[in-house]
Amino acid sequence: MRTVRAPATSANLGSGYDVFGLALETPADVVRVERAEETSISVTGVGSTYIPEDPKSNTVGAVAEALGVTAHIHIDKGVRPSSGLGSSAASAAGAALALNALYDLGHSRTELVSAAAEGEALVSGEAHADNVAPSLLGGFTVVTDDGITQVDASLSLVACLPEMVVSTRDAREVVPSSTSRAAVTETVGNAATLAVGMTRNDPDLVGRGMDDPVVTPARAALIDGYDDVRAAALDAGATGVTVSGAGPSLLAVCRASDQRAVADAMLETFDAAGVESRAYQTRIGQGATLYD
Ligand SMILES: Nc1ncnc2c1ncn2[C@@H]1O[C@H](COP(=O)(O)OP(=O)(O)O)[C@@H](O)[C@H]1O
Ligand SMILES: N[C@@H](CCOP(=O)(O)O)C(=O)O
Repeated sequence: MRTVRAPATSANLGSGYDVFGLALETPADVVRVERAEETSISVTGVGSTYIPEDPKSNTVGAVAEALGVTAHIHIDKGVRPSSGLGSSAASAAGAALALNALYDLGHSRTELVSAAAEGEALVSGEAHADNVAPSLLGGFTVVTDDGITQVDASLSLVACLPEMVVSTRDAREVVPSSTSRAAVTETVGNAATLAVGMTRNDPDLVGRGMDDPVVTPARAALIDGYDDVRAAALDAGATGVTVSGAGPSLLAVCRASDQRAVADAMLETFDAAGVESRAYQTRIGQGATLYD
């Protein structure tokens, strides 16, 4: 038996659609695997009633198949599904690392990213790896067709999750399929600024680089109260705020001294819009941990 704690993640960070991602210290899924002749799945924890236990529909089933192994896989969900916090990816990353250890497959964490991304293909239609990469590797990650670059960045964050559901598959449908030259220039400039900021652990540079004129406005329209919550977080000291992944969570970058005020401002503003929410006061964290 092997057990892995796999963290939630926040993908895109505004300017890095399907490319940027970071691991959160909290929350996380815990995935336990045991050898079995056929793959079976059980799920407990946050939102577990909405998660299929059929291996053909659960991200961990796709991961086991991609790795060519069978197992009983138990998932204890800490990351609510359809949250924009890489819930489906946390289970997939955890299963990949746990199965690799259980069967002594000898893959590196980087090699496991593509197997874990098969879980994302199952639920969102595309094997985007911008959640599974940071869940496996930790820190800030840049995923391209040519490989993965990882930075052990350190920043304070608030991830605010409203009581609403946005499916990643649906939110991918609203992303514009073409854009202007000016928008490309702006996005490239912001993405480069953000990446430099990550190498310097600089919340101002990272925050400045989180704006994007194309993907985020289309997704923000799916989140009740988005503009007001973002404005309140910025007023309270956040250096940047954007949609986390495909939403509905919002991710704010801030200084540690402002974290509490930013979290309170986001919660109060969602509340004023009639939306219940919870805020994780967290940091960029490490990748999945193998316990036994
Ligand atoms: N192990 C899993 N954990 C979470 N969601 C899963 C899992 N396996 C399948 N799903 C399905 O994936 C969808 C949630 O994934 P997604 O829309 O990408 O949201 P998130 O941003 O939380 O990852 C839900 O329909 C859920 O039932
Ligand atoms: N790049 C993906 C990220 C989806 O993240 P999730 O946490 O919402 O699953 C996208 O933007 O579609």
